Amino acid sequence: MTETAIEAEALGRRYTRLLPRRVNWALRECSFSLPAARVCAVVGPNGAGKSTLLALAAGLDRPTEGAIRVLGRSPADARERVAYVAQHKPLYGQLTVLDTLRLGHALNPARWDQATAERIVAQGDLDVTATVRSLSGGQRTRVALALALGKRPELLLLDEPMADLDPLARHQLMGELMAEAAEHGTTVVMSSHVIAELEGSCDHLLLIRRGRVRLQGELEDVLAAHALVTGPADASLEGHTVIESRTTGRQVTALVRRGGPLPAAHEAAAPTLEELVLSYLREPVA
Ligand SMILES: Nc1ncnc2c1ncn2[C@@H]1O[C@H](COP(=O)(O)OP(=O)(O)OP(=O)(O)O)[C@@H](O)[C@H]1O
Repeated sequence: MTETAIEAEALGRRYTRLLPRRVNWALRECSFSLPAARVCAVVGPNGAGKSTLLALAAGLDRPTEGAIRVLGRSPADARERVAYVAQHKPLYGQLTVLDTLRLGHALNPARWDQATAERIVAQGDLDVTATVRSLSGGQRTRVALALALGKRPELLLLDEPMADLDPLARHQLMGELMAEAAEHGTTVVMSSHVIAELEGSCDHLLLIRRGRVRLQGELEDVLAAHALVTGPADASLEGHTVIESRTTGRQVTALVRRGGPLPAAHEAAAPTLEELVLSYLREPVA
C-alpha cells in the first residue's frame, strides 16, 4: 500500500465560457499530499473547488494544469481501487435496490463485499424491491454509500455524503465509514460543510478557498498551531499571523497562527475545528 493516497502538484482546472467569454479557475496551483489510511476532511465555502478536486481524483475530469496522482498512479489507472460518491449520487433510477447491489457485484467481482452493502441498506429499513427513483434523497444516499463501501475500495472519495441524511442516519453511516476505515485501512477523503461532525472523525484537514489550498495538515497539528487569544486591544500580536480578529471596547479576540510563545497579556485557548474553519472562511482574501 502507498503511503500517500493523493498527491497534487500545481493542480489547476479552468472552465471557459465562450459567450460572453469568461475564464474561471475552479482550482489553481494546488499542491498537497493526503496520507493513506487516514480520514481526510475537505472543507471550504460554496464554489471553493471541492467537488472539482474530488472529480479529478476520481478520474472523471482532467486537470488543465499540473498533475494529480492517486494511490501512486494516474487517476484513470487507480479507478478500480477507488470508490467515488458524487454530490448528486448518480444511480440508475429504473433499477431496484437489489438490482443496484447486483450491478455493484457484477462490476466489481474480485473485491465486492455483499455483506457490507446489504447491511448498510438493511440499516436504512429500505424496501430492496423498490426502484431507486422511488426512494427519498436520503435513502438514495444510503444506497450510493452501500455501493461504494461494497466495492471495498482502498480510497473512498465522498462529496458531501451526509448532506441529505437525517441525524440518526448520519451518525450511523459515519460510524460505518469510520469502522470500515479502521478495519481495512481505507483512506476516506470527504468534503463536508458540517464541520462539527468532522471534528471527532477526521485525522487530516484540507481547506480550500477560491480554488487554492489555504490550510492543510494533520488535524491535531493544525489545531495545535493556532490559538484563540483574548487580550488588551493595544497589546501587540507581532510575530503571530492574525487570521481573524474582533475588537470589543478595549479587548481583542483573535484567532492566530502561533509564531512562538504568546504574549503574557493575552489569554489563549485551543480553537475547536469549527472556530478554526470559520475564521479561515471569514479571512479577507486579497
Ligand atoms: N462544469 C462547470 N462549468 C463551469 N464552471 C464550473 C463547472 N463546474 C464547476 N464550476 C465552477 O468551479 C468552481 C468550483 O466549483 P465546485 O463545484 O468544485 O465547488 P465546491 O467547493 O464543490 O462547491 P459546493 O460547496 O457549493 O458544492 C465554481 O466557481 C463553479 O462555478
